[in-house]
Amino acid sequence: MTIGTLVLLRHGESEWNALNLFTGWVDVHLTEKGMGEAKRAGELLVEHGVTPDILYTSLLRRAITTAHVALDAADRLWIPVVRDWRLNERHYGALQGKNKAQVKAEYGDDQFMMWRRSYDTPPPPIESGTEYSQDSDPRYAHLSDAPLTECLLDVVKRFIPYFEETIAKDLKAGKTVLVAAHGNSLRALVKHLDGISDADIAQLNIPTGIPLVYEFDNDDLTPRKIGGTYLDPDAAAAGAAAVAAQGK
Ligand SMILES: O=C(O)[C@@H](CO)OP(=O)(O)O
Repeated sequence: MTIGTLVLLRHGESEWNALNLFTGWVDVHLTEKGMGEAKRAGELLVEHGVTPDILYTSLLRRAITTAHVALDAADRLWIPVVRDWRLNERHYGALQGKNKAQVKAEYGDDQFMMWRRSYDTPPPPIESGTEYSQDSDPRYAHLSDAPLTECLLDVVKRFIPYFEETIAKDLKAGKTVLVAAHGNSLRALVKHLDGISDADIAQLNIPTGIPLVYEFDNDDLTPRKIGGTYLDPDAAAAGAAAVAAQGK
């Protein structure tokens, strides 16, 4: 049996990435640069002969648009699409809309890193009815217990069971699956695939707009290469370093 290929794609640069703001579930647009990254991602898929059979996205326009532009560039816009909130970015609680450098200056490096990269400490919850809360957002109306903040562990708990039920089954059926999502939802998935410890995952940052390809030998979905393969490794290394440096 041939196991399929998994392609992870973090959205291109968003308006709030450019402004250095905590974003989470706030539904911001891509910048022109982000649109260009998305197009380049599609071109990289073509150059490397990667042809997605199905797309999974979050419910957020920065991931949806990135996938749309990339698949258009790859002439694969017609493939089936599944959208689910469980691929969403980590809900950033009361930090949503706040500037990363200002939060770091106000609360100090340790608290900033704890909120940003600790595995199991969420930021304070967002208050209902405030500007960047999602309590009246129709796309989450069906959730009885929508999060008001999340740590990475919360993302693992919502995303990995969903991955096992859906994306993993498509991979075991031999499909090439494109997952268009977010820095922290993809960190949760990479942690699971690569078996990264709760402590070490703090060091992993995912760059915007560069396809990361995982291949598997067996249907236990152990990666053939730990860490997968970025289709533009130099740009990926520079992009990941830039994410790590946010707030400086
Ligand atoms: O603001 C966010 O939602 C995320 C991704 O952009 O930021 P960070 O990398 O700080 O977790």
